[in-house]
Amino acid sequence: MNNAAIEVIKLLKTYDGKKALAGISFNVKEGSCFGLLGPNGAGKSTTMKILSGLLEADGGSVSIFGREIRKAGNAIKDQLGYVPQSITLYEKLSAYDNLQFFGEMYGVPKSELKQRIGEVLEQVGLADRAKDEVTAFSGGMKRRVNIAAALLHRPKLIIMDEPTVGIDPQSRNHIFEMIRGLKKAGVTVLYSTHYMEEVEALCDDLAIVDHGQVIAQGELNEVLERHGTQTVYLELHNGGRPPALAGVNAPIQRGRGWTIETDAPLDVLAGWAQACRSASLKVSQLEMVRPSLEDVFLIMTGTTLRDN
Ligand SMILES: Nc1ncnc2c1ncn2[C@@H]1O[C@H](COP(=O)(O)OP(=O)(O)OP(=O)(O)O)[C@@H](O)[C@H]1O
Repeated sequence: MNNAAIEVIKLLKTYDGKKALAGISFNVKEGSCFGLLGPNGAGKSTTMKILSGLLEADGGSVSIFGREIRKAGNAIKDQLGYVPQSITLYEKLSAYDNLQFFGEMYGVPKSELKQRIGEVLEQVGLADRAKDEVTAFSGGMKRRVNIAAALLHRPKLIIMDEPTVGIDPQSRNHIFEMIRGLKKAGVTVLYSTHYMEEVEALCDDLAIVDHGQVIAQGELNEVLERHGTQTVYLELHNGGRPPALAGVNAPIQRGRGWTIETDAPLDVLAGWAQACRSASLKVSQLEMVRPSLEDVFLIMTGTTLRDN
């Protein structure tokens, strides 16, 4: 399970003299869900298009299942499903007929196609809408048909470019469930998003991309530990200022409570508990707070993910 499904080395791409990719490198383990997290314009789509063979890189290399994509050609394309950011469906055709068209395009044998369409519609939660024209579908349902199209030929790797942008929560949940199902079946998923909660909910590993470069990567908790700051949060019943602790950072007010940034959160937690008990202060909340990817992004770039 731990072989590399994707190996990206120092990928470069320039559009009209403007650098979109400035040496992106990352590895994706087979059977894992890998998140490419970054703000708009970071280079996620460009990377995914190069991996899918739709765009040629100016430099660097990409290997998928151990084969350099420029040399492997169609042998790799058969193992790969790509879900673009923009929805590409025939509005006047039913979901079933759209999938029939895509299935033929992907070369799914005619004898299997009907059954396969039924299976992928089931996978994306639209089996009961097979005969309905796509024009009547919500944005989220259209997106799910697009995902179904990319699954028809049973790819071992699926590349999804921001599949949840602008869709309803129900479709988002269906997509999440579907991804979890794919992972269980051993399919590798590369998933791009600018929502850190999605990476936290779905991905085993991630790379944070900014200005065409990977600025942090690894397993989620590892990235949070390596680049994020641990904090301890304390809120007193009377909303007052908590006792100061010797040898640690001064508390900073956050909403109704106070936080201390520290490398030794358990010591601060114990110290605050002891100090409050000694001073007979009533505690409403006292806890360690895990750093978030938002914090990591802020520390690494000086800007927030959401401002973009
Ligand atoms: N076809 C193109 N022609 C010129 N510039 C482009 C083209 N496609 C992308 N770019 C530029 O390349 C950079 C990276 O864009 P890319 O779409 O890969 O980023 P992204 O992280 O996927 O962002 P988004 O979330 O907005 O899709 C941006 O500065 C973008 O404006």
